[in-house]
Order: sequence, then C-alpha cells, then structure tokens
Amino acid sequence: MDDLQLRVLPLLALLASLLYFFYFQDSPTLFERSDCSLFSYNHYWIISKRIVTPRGVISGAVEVKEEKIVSIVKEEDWHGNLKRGQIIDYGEAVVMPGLIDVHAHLDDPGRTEWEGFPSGTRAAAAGGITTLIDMPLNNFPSTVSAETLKLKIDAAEKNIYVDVGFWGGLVPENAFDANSLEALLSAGALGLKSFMCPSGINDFPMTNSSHIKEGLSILAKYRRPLLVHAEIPQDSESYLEDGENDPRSYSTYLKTRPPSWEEAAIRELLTVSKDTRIGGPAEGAHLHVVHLSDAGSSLQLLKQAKSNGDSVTVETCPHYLAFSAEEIKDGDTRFKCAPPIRDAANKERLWTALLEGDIDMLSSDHSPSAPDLKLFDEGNFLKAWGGISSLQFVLPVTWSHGRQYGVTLEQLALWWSERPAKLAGQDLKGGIAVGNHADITVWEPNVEFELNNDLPVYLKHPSISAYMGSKLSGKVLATFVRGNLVYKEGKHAPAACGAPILAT
Ligand SMILES: NC(=O)NC(NC(N)=O)C(=O)[O-]
Ligand SMILES: [Zn+2]
Ligand SMILES: [Zn+2]
Repeated sequence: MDDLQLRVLPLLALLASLLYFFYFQDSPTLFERSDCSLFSYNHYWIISKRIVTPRGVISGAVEVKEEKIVSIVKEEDWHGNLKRGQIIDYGEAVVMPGLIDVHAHLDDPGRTEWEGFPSGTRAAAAGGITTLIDMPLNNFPSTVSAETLKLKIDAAEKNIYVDVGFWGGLVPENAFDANSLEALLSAGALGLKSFMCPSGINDFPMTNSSHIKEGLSILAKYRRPLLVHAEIPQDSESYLEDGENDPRSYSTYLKTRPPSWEEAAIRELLTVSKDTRIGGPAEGAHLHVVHLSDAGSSLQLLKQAKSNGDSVTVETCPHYLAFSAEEIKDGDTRFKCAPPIRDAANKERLWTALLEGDIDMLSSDHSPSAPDLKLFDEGNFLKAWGGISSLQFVLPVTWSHGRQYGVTLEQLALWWSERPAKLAGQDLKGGIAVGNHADITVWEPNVEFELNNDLPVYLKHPSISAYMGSKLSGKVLATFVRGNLVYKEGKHAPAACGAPILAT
C-alpha cells in the first residue's frame, strides 16, 4: 500500500459513515419497522395547532426519534426551521398522549371466542389507546400465579398492536401464600386485582378483607397497587318482591345490586386501606377501586379515606357517564354490567365528582363475551352475562358526553393517560414530554360519526356493544405506539409490534 492509499482510506471510511449517518438515518430503515408502522421513518416531527402537554395545550411540534419523544417545540420558537427530518402536519387536529386503559378483559388465552389479543388491541389502536392493562380473569386459566402469567405473556407475544401489561389475580388460594404472590409479582404482574363478590368465573373466587390485608402487605414491598371490584352482596336488600321481578326489565336488575353493595365493600376496604398510610404496615402499597358506579355514600367514604392519608384512588367508566338506567330498554342486555348503571341523578353526580377530582381516572372495563351469553332472544337481565363492550369508543364517548360539562383536553389527558400511567407504574408513558415513549393519539374533536355497520369496528363482536347505534363526536385519525404509526384512518400496521409490559 503506498502513502496516498494510506491517507485516503481513513478519509473514505469517515465519508462513508457520515453519509450513512445523514442519509440513512432519516430513511426508511429496516424491513421490520415498515411492518410495525404505517410511516416508515424513525425520526420525524408531528405538527399541530393543539398538542396536549402536561404544561398545557400548545401549537408546535413533537420530535420523535426511534421510540421516544426527543423534543417539543412551540410554534413561536421554531423560527420556521424544523431542522432535518420528516414532518407530519395534523393542522388543527388534537395531538394527545395515547390513552392508557388500566381495566380491560381481553380473555386471552382460553376464551378467545369472547375477544382475544389481536382483535382487542386492534380495537384499542383504532380508539387511540396505546397501552392497556389486561385483567387476570375471563381468560382461562385465570392469571393467579407466575405460571399462568407466563401463559398470558406467551399468548400476547407478536399478537398485540398496542403495549399490554398484566394485572395478576389475588384469590383466596394465593392470598396467604407469600411465595406464590411474590413469584407472580416477580414475573412482572404490574399489581393485583381481586373481587369482593362472586366474579362469575369459577377459577377466580372472591376475597374478603383478610385476604386483601395480606395482599397489601406483599404489594408494599413491590410498591404496586391492588385493584378491587368493590361490591359485597347484601342479601336483605337485593330481595325481589313478587310481581317486581320481570327479568326483562332493567329496573329489576338494578334492584338486585343496590348502591349499598358498593358502600359495604368500600367501608370494609377502608378498614385495611389505612395500612397504606405513611408509616403504616403496608406503606408503599396502594388501593384502587375499579368501576365505581355509586356517586353517593361510596364516594363520600373514599373522599374520607383520602383525606385521612390512605393511598387510595378510584376510577369510573364511560358507560356510567354516558347512560342512565331510565334509558335502558327492556331486554337490552348489552347494557348489563356490575355494578349496574344507575339513574340519571347518579350520573350527574359522577360527572361532578370527576370534574371536582374526587374520581381520579377513567377506564373502559371492556368486558365482552360470546354474543349468545347475552341471551338477546330471552332478554333476561338476571341470567345474561354482564360486561360492557366499549374499548374502541371510550375517547369519543368521554368527549361527546363530557363537552356539555365543559371537559377540557387537559382533563381528558389527566383521566385517560397521566393518572392511569401512574397507577400502572409506567414512568415513560402518560404524557407528551421529552424522554417519554412516543405514545400519541391524534383525533378530530368536531368530527361526528355514527356507530353503524359502515364503521370499521375491530371488536370481535360489535353487536354486543351498548354503543352501537349511537352518534358520537371525536374521531381518531392516527395512533402512534412507541413511535410506530400503528393505526391510521381505518388501517392498521401489518405487524403486531406492541410490547408486553412487565414490571421489574
Ligand atoms: N367477570 C367479569 O368480567 N366481570 C366484569 N363485569 C362487569 N363489570 O360487569 C367486571 O369487571 O366485574
Ligand atoms: Zn369488576
Ligand atoms: Zn372488569
């Protein structure tokens, strides 16, 4: 090799790497990425007049590189110069953190004829949900051990279009078995979930307050939450008089699950939630009441617990905010769920509680079943399977009904992203902020649409959804999960590149 070659070779190598850096970095990259995303660049800017950030709504741009948000620039600061990279301009559409649904039953593995990871997560993506946390029951076997959690993770692998985490089940069988609970938590369960009434699922029996106390003491070590379905059957009050029990009438069902069931459960929970106070025996653990329906005494008790310093939060669901008992037609078992949808006055009080901050967040409690279990022919509310099917519609439902109460975009982000992320321990999710995952939903608040057969619905069984037939505003245009454009105007990315989320 002569002198000239020796001098030129390193220069050529430098030139090649510079070329690679500047040219390929912004180009469609690996083949795989183009399957995961409908937009094949890994460095780009999302521009909009309405970007919802934790510091308010701004007009500007969000810079996404690989999986993360790397900068956020206000329009007045970018001086017409967005540096290099691809640009997606969404104009006036709202750019918001992706929704995090902490309460969904995807029934996979074991009951995929009810829903399943592929259908459920496609519906989620189409609805602007970028992360969901799957409940430990309705799948089979129930997720109550490290082994059964492994079955769930295996079922989710390469089958999820959004990120999915998992709650484990707290049941009498494992509640006093610290090793078993620790194994479940060490295997990645983000927290535990239990029922204070029969769950309807044989391998998911209910717990009492001693099980819950034990569960909290283990959770404290891991600093993870316990989610509780808070209803305790009160026999005397759910008794139906003769002639009062037309099973096709919603009011009959309503009488079988009065607010006193929720109140009794919450009263009982508060005897153990005090353990979670600072300095208490379960400090570090947290108690979260799922799907609150009673806006009366139950809510007052929760307020009191919070003011006493208990580590407690509560969610309600769009169906309790959208529907009222008076409107539910005879035999329309699509509306059956537990706790039940109560009267219109209760609905108003739930909105007030949400707006005043007494209810912390929202979740779907998407809980579908095979359509035959809804017994549409009979219309028997007492025998039909309970559960509302809603996953794809929660954002437009919350917005359509919330607008009349003056709900803001920031509130939507708080209830659907920021606080759910905190509950699920997801530090890199829940807000459009530098360093966070680029989990973003883009939607048009003013676009109205009808939920009819022309609308692409990705739920496995749209016919059982109580929302079908209604008109909503707030159409999701695009959903990004860790930088991948997983959904755009009725189309999903070809590959299911959502990640299973495991606690570490
Ligand atoms: N087994 C269930 O899915 N139950 C669910 N059903 C409802 N909510 O009606 C729930 O979350 O309690
Ligand atoms: Zn429940
Ligand atoms: Zn549920």
